[in-house]
Amino acid sequence: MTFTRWAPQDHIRKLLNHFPRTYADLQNAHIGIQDGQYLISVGRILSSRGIRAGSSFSFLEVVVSCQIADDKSNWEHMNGDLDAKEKKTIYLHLKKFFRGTRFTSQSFLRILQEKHRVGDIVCVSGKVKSMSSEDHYEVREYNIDVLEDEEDSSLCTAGRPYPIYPSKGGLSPTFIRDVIQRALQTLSFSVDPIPKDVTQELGILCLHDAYMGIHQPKNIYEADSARKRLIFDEFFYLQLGRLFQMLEGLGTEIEKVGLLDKYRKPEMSSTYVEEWSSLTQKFLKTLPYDLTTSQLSAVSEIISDLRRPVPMNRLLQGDVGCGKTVVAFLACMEVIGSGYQAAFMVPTELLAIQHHEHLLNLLEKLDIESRPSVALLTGGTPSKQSRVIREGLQTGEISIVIGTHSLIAEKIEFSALRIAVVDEQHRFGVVQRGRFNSKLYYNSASARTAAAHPDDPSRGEANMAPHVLAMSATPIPRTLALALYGDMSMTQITDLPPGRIPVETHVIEGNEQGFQEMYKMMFDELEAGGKIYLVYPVIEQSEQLPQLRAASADLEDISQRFKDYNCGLLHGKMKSDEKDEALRRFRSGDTNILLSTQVIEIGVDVPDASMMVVMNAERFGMAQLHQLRGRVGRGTRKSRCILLASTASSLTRLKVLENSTDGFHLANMDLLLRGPGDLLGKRQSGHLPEFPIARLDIDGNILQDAHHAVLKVLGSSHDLKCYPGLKAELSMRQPLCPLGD
Ligand SMILES: Nc1ncnc2c1ncn2[C@@H]1O[C@H](COP(=O)(O)OP(=O)(O)OP(=O)(O)O)[C@@H](O)[C@H]1O
Repeated sequence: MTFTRWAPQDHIRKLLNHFPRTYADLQNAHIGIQDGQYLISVGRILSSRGIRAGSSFSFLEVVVSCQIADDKSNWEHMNGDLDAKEKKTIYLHLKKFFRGTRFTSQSFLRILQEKHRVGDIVCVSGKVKSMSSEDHYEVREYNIDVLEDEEDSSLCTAGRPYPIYPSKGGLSPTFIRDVIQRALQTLSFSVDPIPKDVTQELGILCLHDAYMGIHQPKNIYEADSARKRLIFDEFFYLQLGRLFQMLEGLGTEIEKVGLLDKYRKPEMSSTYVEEWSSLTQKFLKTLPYDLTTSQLSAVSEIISDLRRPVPMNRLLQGDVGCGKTVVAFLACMEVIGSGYQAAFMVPTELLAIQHHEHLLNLLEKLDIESRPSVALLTGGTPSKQSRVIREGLQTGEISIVIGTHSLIAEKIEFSALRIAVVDEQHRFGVVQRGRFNSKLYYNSASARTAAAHPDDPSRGEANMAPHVLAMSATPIPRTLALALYGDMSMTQITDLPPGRIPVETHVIEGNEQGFQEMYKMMFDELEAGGKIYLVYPVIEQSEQLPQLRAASADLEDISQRFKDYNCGLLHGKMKSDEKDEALRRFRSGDTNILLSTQVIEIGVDVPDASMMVVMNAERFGMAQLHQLRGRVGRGTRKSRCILLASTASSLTRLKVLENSTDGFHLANMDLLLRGPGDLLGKRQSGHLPEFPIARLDIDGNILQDAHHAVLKVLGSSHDLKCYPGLKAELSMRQPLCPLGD
């Protein structure tokens, strides 16, 4: 790739790529401010005092009065209709503490208080805590920006988002804002390297408008459209760079066209049931239900991969409760049927135990000779037993092992591992899966033999790295696989087993009346023979957060209230056999009410559990609540989920769950309702390429658009000769992160 000299516009763009951290537009300032809430508000400094509070202790207190909208919902704020709102004044006490005698001198305190001028209009943000007087809030870790002129403040109060920048290299946010505003005035309209026909076809902003929209939005929608275009760029250049490099590595035009075709239409292959191994077919027959159409085609697709002499790298994706586990079991049976081993790795011990029992139950119906030997290996497995299991895996006596991270411990060797199923469910990252892959490969005895004799002509399929099947309930767009790993395939389960009734969700305010209503519903459910999960945010009551209900603390109260029924407790701090026992009793019906923490969030499957109550539901994310709710409604019984909100102000967000069971939609709503504070600068969780602003879980459509645009551009010019601007842009951009780990 050639490197062009940077034109001044490139310098400007570098500056403009310093995006606002958030916007102040009084968006989240409304009645019902809660302790711990992050508030952004514009106001006037009323006082600034440096106070000596002891011989070696002082503090600065700046009081800011802010007018906030009163008694209106977030949605109305989003429409920017501020005039229609009642206003009220709140007082923010910004406090900074200093310890040490040198901080108590009068001169120091004077300098401190003079840093803030009474009467200045400022934008303040930080977490608030209510004080004893009404409408007064303390803010300890805060950001304060002086708004330069009246125009600024009128912009804010007129509902126009005011960009707040993260400071950089010692430059203050206000200074950065000034420089950026000036840079915008010199930004050329022809700054966009992406061809106009592409942006027009996709209906996205041109780069000039995107920069204007992100730095100087007229309203929050404009900021959002700008954000979308900038996310598009992140995905577009990532994919363009990757595909461009791959094309450059190919010799002929035919090969290049072939590669692009592969990216246009991912290969779909399948097998007929009759072609499956006899073990797989027998296992299929023992299932107490018929597979759904999606499950069947998923198994067929996976088995086709397993037949190929190259390691599979496939993601099995499907919403909560769609029946991914049995698909993975069938894939394991297929390799076992051909004399190999399978490893099934899950994120929690509880889930490992559950899958192990589930598999044993299913296998019981197989004739003894065909029944593969199954082992369970977790951190809680006694050392003597785990030694026996390790030996069994090494000799090949054990065909399938189900376990937690313990499965990739150094000490474990497999005799002929052929498939690793990784039930990632948020917990394991996409790239980590690659690590499991190589770890499992090198922990396999055959792989080491192969590595020791790289020229051995007999090495081949037998020494191949194991196939990897990852499972996830997180909605991931298909093109993500292509964007991140050219070789990753994806199978989606799109339907639910027959007879499922959507879970009825009720959001209730957790006041006295709400609790009485909830207890009544619980009684009715128990009377009708149902089983109930009570989910708590914490195990023990905490002094810092006394408003949170705690599972252990509530056990006695609930047991008293529901004397005719049995209550159980389940949380992460219990020993593994205690957890196992608690879940077993709930499953068998010995326990009717299970008080639990979010340990049950991932994968727990008690098909006849028919009701869930989530305490302090606002403490959980939307996607998490969707997962939790997925623990009920897994059978044919009508189920209910009650979300108890601690305050009236959190009802709006939770109500979204009343009307939707769609994982994608909920992830999107989560973002919208959390407001613009989270729109930008949201980092991915470490192991994925760093997209400065994109969120892979919700920006799938943009990823898809970027994918089409890349194919369009490279399809018309394999070497980008027709798009010199794009080629220059590509060479300028640093790769976001080495792909494929
Ligand atoms: N085709 C089917 N017909 C009826 N029941 C099914 C079918 N497939 C699976 N099930 C049952 O549905 C329930 C949910 O299946 P499973 O635990 O595999 O879901 P999952 O996709 O792993 O969900 P989660 O993401 O919540 O872990 C289980 O009780 C399973 O036995």
